[in-house]
Amino acid sequence: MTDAETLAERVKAGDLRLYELEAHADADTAAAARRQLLAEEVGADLETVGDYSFPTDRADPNIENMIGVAQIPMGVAGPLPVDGEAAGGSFYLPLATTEGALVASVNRGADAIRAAGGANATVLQRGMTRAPVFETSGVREAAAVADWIRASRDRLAAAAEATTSHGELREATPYVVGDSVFVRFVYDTKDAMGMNMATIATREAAEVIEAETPVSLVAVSGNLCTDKKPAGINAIEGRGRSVAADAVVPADVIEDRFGTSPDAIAEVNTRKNLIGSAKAASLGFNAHAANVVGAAFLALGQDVAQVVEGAHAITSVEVRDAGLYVSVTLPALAVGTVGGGTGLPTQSEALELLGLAGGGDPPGTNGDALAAVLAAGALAGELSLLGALAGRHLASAHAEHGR
Ligand SMILES: CC(C)(COP(=O)([O-])OP(=O)([O-])OC[C@H]1O[C@@H](n2cnc3c(N)ncnc32)[C@H](O)[C@@H]1OP(=O)([O-])[O-])[C@@H](O)C(=O)NCCC(=O)NCCSC(=O)C[C@@](C)(O)CC(=O)[O-]
Ligand SMILES: NC(=O)C1=CN([C@@H]2O[C@H](COP(=O)(O)OP(=O)(O)OC[C@H]3O[C@@H](n4cnc5c(N)ncnc54)[C@H](OP(=O)(O)O)[C@@H]3O)[C@@H](O)[C@H]2O)C=CC1
Repeated sequence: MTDAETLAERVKAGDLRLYELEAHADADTAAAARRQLLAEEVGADLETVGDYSFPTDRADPNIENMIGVAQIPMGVAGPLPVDGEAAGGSFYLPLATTEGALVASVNRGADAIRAAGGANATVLQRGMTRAPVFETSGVREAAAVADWIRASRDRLAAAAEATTSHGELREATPYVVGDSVFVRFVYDTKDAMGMNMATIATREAAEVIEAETPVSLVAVSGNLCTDKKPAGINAIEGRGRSVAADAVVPADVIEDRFGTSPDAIAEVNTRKNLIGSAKAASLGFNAHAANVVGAAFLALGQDVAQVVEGAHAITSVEVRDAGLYVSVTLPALAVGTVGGGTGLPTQSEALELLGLAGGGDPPGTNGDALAAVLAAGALAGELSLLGALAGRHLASAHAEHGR
């Protein structure tokens, strides 16, 4: 084993690549060597980046060229009472963010939801997607291959499911565009977000398609999945978990907590979230679902790039006799309680805070519960921001809390 200084020297001399250091030293020394090298080369002080509390090799599956950690402040909003098949109870929602006023806002929304007797939350469907693209000789061959795929679902499922003890193929839907055939594979990935699982399973199914038909695979991901890009197909068909939450908040609670009326909030929702979003051709008809999804994803070890599809949410509001009805529906929330970043130390502690670390019994139930809690959190965020806009205190709130 080599010390950090020697490793840094060997990289400088061109004897080792920056990413090869773990083969010559433990993970801690390798990270220290990279910091030393960077400090010398660019003069950056990385002392805080290198000051963290968990064994460096815990992050092995999650990062390459590790130099340390990015620390993001984490707060909690709650307790947030949630009632649903997947999640029942009162939750403190961990949120990691650098946006002042965000946690206060979700906390205020949770407070109003508590006063209203809680939120309902329900998981509408589970289905992580991967859509390879194949090349054919032309439209007639493409149409014939699409027919073959429709007729061969069981063979494709057998190939795909041979790669996983948890994943189950739900659908394999072909789409033809000119001489390209896309197949949107949809899997129940249980408690895993499932993108690695779905990709590995799809590669096997794609090999069957290539072996049995004249097509050739161009790419295992053909963007009809659609992962980490804004896409109507996710907003309409769903991806990961499709989940919805709602609550009816009495008028006196609206007035007390937000200093405004149900009518004023309903008008903001119509003109902002519906008309404004339509005019902007937005895929998100909500105020800031991405704020809660993003901050919760960071805290809980989710893949933050999937905040893109997590933001495809619709918020609806209606004034009823009992008070203000508010709902938020997130069609494409990619969440998991195993795999990915969920096993990292702070992330698994944050999942423990929700009582949702690891696999559920039966598998899939923890992932569903996480989706339900996040939907209720998004509801709290929507309610509070709509209240701030209707009560005209958004700017003053951020002047006070956010800078
Ligand atoms: C900031 C507040 C909450 C003040 O809210 P307030 O009503 O002025 O203050 P308050 O002192 O009366 O507190 C009310 C409640 O807020 C919570 N609260 C209050 N302070 C704290 C705190 N320090 N820490 C934790 N919780 C706090 C707490 O629940 C408290 O109840 P209490 O417990 O006192 O009975 C409110 O003005 C607010 O929510 N404003 C909206 C801010 C917001 O939602 N920002 C989101 C980010 S904006 C953005 O990123 C997206 C955007 C806006 O661009 C999207 C778009 O286009 O719309
Ligand atoms: N490959 C890609 O194209 C992409 C990858 N990613 C990354 O993929 C990672 C997430 O992939 P993901 O597949 O979720 O995670 P992992 O690759 O970490 O795999 C999780 C594995 O956990 C096992 N497992 C154990 N218990 C359970 C349970 N209760 N429910 C479900 N699975 C269980 C499964 O094994 P088994 O299958 O053997 O049953 C599953 O495959 C993230 O790091 C993300 O950033 C993101 C986007 C694209």
